[in-house]
Amino acid sequence: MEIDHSFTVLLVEDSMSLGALYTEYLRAEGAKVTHVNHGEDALAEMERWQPDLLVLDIKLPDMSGMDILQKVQSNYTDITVIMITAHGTIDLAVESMKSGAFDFLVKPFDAKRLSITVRNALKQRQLVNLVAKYEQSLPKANYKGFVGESLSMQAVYKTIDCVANSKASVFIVGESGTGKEVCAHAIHHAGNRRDNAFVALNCASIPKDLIESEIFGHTKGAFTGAVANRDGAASRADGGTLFLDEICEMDLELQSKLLRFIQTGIFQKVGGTKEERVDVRFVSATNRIPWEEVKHGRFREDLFYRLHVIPIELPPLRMRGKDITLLANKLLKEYNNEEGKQFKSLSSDTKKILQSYDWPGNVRQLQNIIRQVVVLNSSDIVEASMLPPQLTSTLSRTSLVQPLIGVQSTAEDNRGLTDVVSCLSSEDGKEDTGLYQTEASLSCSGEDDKIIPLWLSEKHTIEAAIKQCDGNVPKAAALLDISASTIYRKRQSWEEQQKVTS
Ligand SMILES: Nc1ncnc2c1ncn2[C@@H]1O[C@H](COP(=O)(O)OP(=O)(O)OP(=O)(O)O)[C@@H](O)[C@H]1O
Repeated sequence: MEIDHSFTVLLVEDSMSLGALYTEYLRAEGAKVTHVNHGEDALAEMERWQPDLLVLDIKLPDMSGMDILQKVQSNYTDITVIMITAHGTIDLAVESMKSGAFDFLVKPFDAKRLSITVRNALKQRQLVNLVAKYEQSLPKANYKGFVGESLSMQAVYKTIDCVANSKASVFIVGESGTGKEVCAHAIHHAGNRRDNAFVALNCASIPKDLIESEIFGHTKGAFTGAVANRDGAASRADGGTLFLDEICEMDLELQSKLLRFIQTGIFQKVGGTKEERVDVRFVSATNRIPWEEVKHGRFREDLFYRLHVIPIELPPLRMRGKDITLLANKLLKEYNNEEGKQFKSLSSDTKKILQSYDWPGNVRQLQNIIRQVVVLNSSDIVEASMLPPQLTSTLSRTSLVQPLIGVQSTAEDNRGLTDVVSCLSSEDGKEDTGLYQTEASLSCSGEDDKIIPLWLSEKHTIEAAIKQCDGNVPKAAALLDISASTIYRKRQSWEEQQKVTS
């Protein structure tokens, strides 16, 4: 391997004569050398620039070389350190190597000895850089909360890396459960705003009349219940990131106020008169097709263009190939530990089924299924027979079967939902576990021979679940393994369907 002959050295040696001698040796090797004779001076130099090599005497007039080594190890990990020691301090030099120094030179040493050590250090640096470069070019299987090495996910990671330090607004689209929130977090944590707040606001789950105050805050007495001044998400996200999840669910009137805020960075609290200015980076997400929402007048076009500067599309899980088994294995390990089970792997049949299923609920649905398998079974291999019927039946591949149990469900919830699905069937004719609603159960109301439209049967299922959850839509959504906004959207389309059919 060719040694790079233009390298920089910071030499810390208190003896002026030895310093001059070593400088000469190092220059002969092609180094650009800066010589200082105090520890404080060395630290000041490194605040301004970082040398490739630090050649450091262990004994200095103002501090120990070991203290400097420690600082370099925690603050300047790219600098390679060579210690200089006298005979009496060899033990200390050995200790320094344990603390991360590359090598040590025992005084007195000649030009040849220094040359060998410096060349070795440079070779090692080159190798480390080469490995880092190679690693960067490899597909990443884990990236800031994401698991997945498919090409489509690599493209997502690359975009996140590129946009992280910019202030440009990012618009994330993708089906429910594809990881839009993970993506928003990744953008924040990969960028230079990471030390400030990441504030997430779900525009679908906050009641319409509260959302303005949630974003902008309110003053005392602004409305009934506003007992004190309160900062909103905009103030809390100052210097950081404001994540507007389910942005297409936002009320049109509020959309125009948001537009003004995005354009100027200025807003007023609800009930307030004072203008406040903040520096916020916007990341928005939706599982709708935003342009369709614009076309139908539900999402302001001007707001769309403000927010949709850098689009990121999260691919559905079914399009991510081997990522499905990668994720399933990772989840199996995690839930295994949490539940104290002994599962070690997935059988090859299980892998095939997981790979070929549609995953309408994407990663969230995969999480639920693996959790169920782990909770309900005890073995070392996940066999295909342990998978819920929706994955193994042909009918289910058309997504007619909706899981009715979610990870967050409690025993209480399950009892209620079992009532909803009181006539369950299973493919093999054995008694059903009561956890899933199959297509057959949709005709439980004594209409066995009557085929009803799919949207209507779906409506019945969703409405029954909401009823069982005492009208709590987010809770019903969690148990149905869909997002609350999906329910709101479906309600809108049922109204339209009913208008058409009445
Ligand atoms: N690639 C991934 N690797 C690991 N975990 C993931 C991945 N994608 C999503 N998840 C996990 O799946 C769950 C759902 O992800 P997330 O909430 O980000 O999805 P979403 O697209 O925002 O869903 P929704 O539209 O319903 O709000 C979370 O627990 C998240 O941690």
